Amino acid sequence: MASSLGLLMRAAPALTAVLVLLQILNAVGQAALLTLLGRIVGRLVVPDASAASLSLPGLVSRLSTELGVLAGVLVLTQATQLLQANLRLLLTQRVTWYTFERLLDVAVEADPAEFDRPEFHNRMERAKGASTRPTQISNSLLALIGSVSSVVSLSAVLLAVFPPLVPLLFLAVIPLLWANAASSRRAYQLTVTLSEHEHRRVYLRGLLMSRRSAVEVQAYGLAGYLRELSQRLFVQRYTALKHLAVRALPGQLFGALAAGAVLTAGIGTVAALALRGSISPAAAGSAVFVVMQLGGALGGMGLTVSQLYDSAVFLEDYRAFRALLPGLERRRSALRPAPRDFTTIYVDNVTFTYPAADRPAISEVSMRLNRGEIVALVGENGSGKTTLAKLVCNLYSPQQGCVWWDYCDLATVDPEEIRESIAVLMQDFGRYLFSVADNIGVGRVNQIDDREAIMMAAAQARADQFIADLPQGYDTVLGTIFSGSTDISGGQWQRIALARAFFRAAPLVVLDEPTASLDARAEHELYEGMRELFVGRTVLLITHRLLSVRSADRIYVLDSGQVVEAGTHEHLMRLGGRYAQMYQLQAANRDDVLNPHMGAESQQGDGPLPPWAR
Ligand SMILES: Nc1ncnc2c1ncn2[C@@H]1O[C@H](COP(=O)(O)OP(=O)(O)OP(=O)(O)O)[C@@H](O)[C@H]1O
Repeated sequence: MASSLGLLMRAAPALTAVLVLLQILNAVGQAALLTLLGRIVGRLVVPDASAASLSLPGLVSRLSTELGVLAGVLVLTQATQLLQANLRLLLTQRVTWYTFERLLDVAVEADPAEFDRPEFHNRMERAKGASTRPTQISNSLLALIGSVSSVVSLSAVLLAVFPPLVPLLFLAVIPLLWANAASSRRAYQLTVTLSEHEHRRVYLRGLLMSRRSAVEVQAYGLAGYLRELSQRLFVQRYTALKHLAVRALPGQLFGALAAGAVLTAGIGTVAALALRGSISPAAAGSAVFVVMQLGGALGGMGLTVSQLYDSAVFLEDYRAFRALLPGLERRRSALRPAPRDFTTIYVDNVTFTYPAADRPAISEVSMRLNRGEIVALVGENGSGKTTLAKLVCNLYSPQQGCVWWDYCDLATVDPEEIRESIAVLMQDFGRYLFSVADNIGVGRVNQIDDREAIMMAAAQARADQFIADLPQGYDTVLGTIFSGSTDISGGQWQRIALARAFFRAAPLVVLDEPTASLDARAEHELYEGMRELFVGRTVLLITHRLLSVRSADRIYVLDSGQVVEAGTHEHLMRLGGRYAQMYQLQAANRDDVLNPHMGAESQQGDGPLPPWAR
């Protein structure tokens, strides 16, 4: 309750205070209503001989004071309820907005490596996925405050009518509340246990329902398989919840029986006392009515407490996620301003292990990049090229060794500042569903409106021609989700991403497989023109196309996270090691492509050529 109220107070203090006040007012109004009705009934049950001679308006005027106050209280309670309904909508929006912003505070400050930590990732997914939680928290908390206020004000009314019933009633609901609290605690435990399981289910739902995976799911006929996996998770969850409900049932039944028995006994006592003439029939009627209302309010308390328990998982994730922020901010405030440029970048004996891995992805690697050079990283899949590039960009921090920009150790500077001086084109580059111009402009957001520079970057990436053919040119919104948008091919997306890297105009450019989706001509043009295109900048190039890196100033060959060879193409070829083997393999493949007669001969040997090949 305290953390829920704290959250609401921080998100919208004035609105929360007004709503709490309205809840209390409403509860007091209802108690006043019951008291007034009791009074009116009291007046009615007292025999009055003179009443027979009065007209209807005359009779009503006798009750004018009570009726006037009754009308006032009715209007007041109705008005507070209406006002509450509207203000509640605003409050839930404010709380949702506030929690979302606070989660973003952490998400944008967190190191990219944090996203590789399953615990961080799961927590964030749960926290952000719970978009309905803030609504549930504010509604159940306000309902709880309403129930508590009703219990207090109705108890006060009952105390005035028939005091002994008050403690009896509280006694009656204790078993019910206890049973509810116990089952809510178990439900909370279950939600914690099932959270990873839920995450998996959401992931499967995404696979089945997202555009990105639709083609492959259809092509491989995966829908049935994925649905079965998802159903299995549903069944597991359903079974766990069923067990929980069955386990909770005896306690809840016992609680309800005890409450019912005590209530009946209380009402019976009141009736007996009324029959004996110890209390007036009007007081007895009021007492019975208040008892019923009080029973409902106490039951409502139990229910809202369960709902709050339900939200506790979200609050716990939210709190734990937020708790990361001071550490991140402290770390950043202790850092020095980053250099804007460099003469040499030196990777000094660096080792890095991913949070979820048990062995290093990069192990004791040293590397040098001078200003204006093109340096290539080559090696087999998984040899550590991308990881090393991310360390150079300060996207990850090494556990051992340093990355120096001249005399500045990157561990001591603000990572956000250093990234200002780096342009990256990663393998999984961003495809923003924005306009073409904005897709390039996000490369340097503070210049996103500089259309001339954007067009120049597009021309450098050879993207200008196909952009000119798009329906609205640079203003065409990309993708298929938003109305009026147009999708482009994989290679065209890659050219846009390349244009973004040009637009950033940073001294260090990291290109991770920049031509993976480009056609042969575009690839050739990029590699041939690279030195000219990136003149004065340093390019760290990751590629499997060894024929394209011959002109690099230095080539580092990685294997299992270690640099096994380094030097110019000529040096590495003379060495006759791994690079030379890989290069010769690729060169031989290219010769096969350039001299296809070899393939034709072998086909002829196997039998006659099909008609289309003759
Ligand atoms: N987020 C991660 N968590 C744990 N291990 C990872 C993660 N990303 C990569 N790895 C592991 O680190 C090693 C190096 O991966 P990296 O992506 O740097 O290789 P690469 O040389 O760029 O591969 P490729 O040529 O396939 O792109 C691999 O063994 C990989 O399995």
